[in-house]
Amino acid sequence: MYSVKEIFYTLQGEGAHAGRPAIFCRFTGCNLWSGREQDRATAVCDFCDTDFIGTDGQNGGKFATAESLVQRLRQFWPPGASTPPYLVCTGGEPALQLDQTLVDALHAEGFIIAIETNGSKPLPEGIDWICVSPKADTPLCITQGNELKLVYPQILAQPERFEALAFEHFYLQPLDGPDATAALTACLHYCLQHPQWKLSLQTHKMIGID
Ligand SMILES: C[S@@+](CC[C@H](N)C(=O)[O-])C[C@H]1O[C@@H](n2cnc3c(N)ncnc32)[C@H](O)[C@@H]1O
Ligand SMILES: Nc1nc2[nH]cc(C(=O)O)c2c(=O)[nH]1
Ligand code: SF4
Ligand SMILES: [Mg+2]
Repeated sequence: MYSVKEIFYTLQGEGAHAGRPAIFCRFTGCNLWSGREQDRATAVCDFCDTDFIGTDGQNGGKFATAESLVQRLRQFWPPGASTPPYLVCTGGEPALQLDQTLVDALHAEGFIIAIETNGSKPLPEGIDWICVSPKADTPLCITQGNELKLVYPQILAQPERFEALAFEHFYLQPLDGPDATAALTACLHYCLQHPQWKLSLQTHKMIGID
């Protein structure tokens, strides 16, 4: 059984694939925050910009089998497209639900699979694009991948802790919230002084799409 908060077709807003058309599958639940506002202040991850509780979002639901979820996801890709469907698994924390059975069923239908993960849980084999976004002092289980996208600033997660890990791209993404302008300035200065790091903007928020 897979619990999905919402499914939507949009552009990847963040990171190295910003601008790329993608189906988003937002899985329910996270291991670093309950998702309830009254728990935010005491959560390991206290700045989340996402509602991932339940299955009541757009096209959300419970899917009894991997095949049933894959067939639903397939419907969001334009019919007859010459490009294979590009899926971003997110959440919540998708590593809590994305298992080998689902990865294999997606690949059997020709999907390219990306994941947005906090990196604290193991992943099934064969995911095509791994984006790890570390949170506070949570130990990383996933220490290699395609992009490491650190929300910045985080007092308990300094960039220096991650700079030697085996990722192709290192991004700082400004912490959205009441101090978003200061966070952007801090990211800019850090990148300019440490050019291993690039700036990731949440472009979907700028243009008002999901
Ligand atoms: C909602 S999370 C879901 C995936 C996974 N749990 C994770 O944290 O990577 C999706 C992306 O949004 C980022 N994010 C969450 N809240 C944010 C905020 N307030 N400002 C900037 N990025 C944020 C996360 O770091 C992650 O890269
Ligand atoms: N357009 C768009 N791009 C995104 N990239 C990562 C997102 C996420 O919530 O995981 C996200 C999202 O919610 N929307
Ligand atoms: S780990 Fe990801 S989904 Fe969980 S609370 Fe943090 S940003 Fe939100
Ligand atoms: Mg988002």
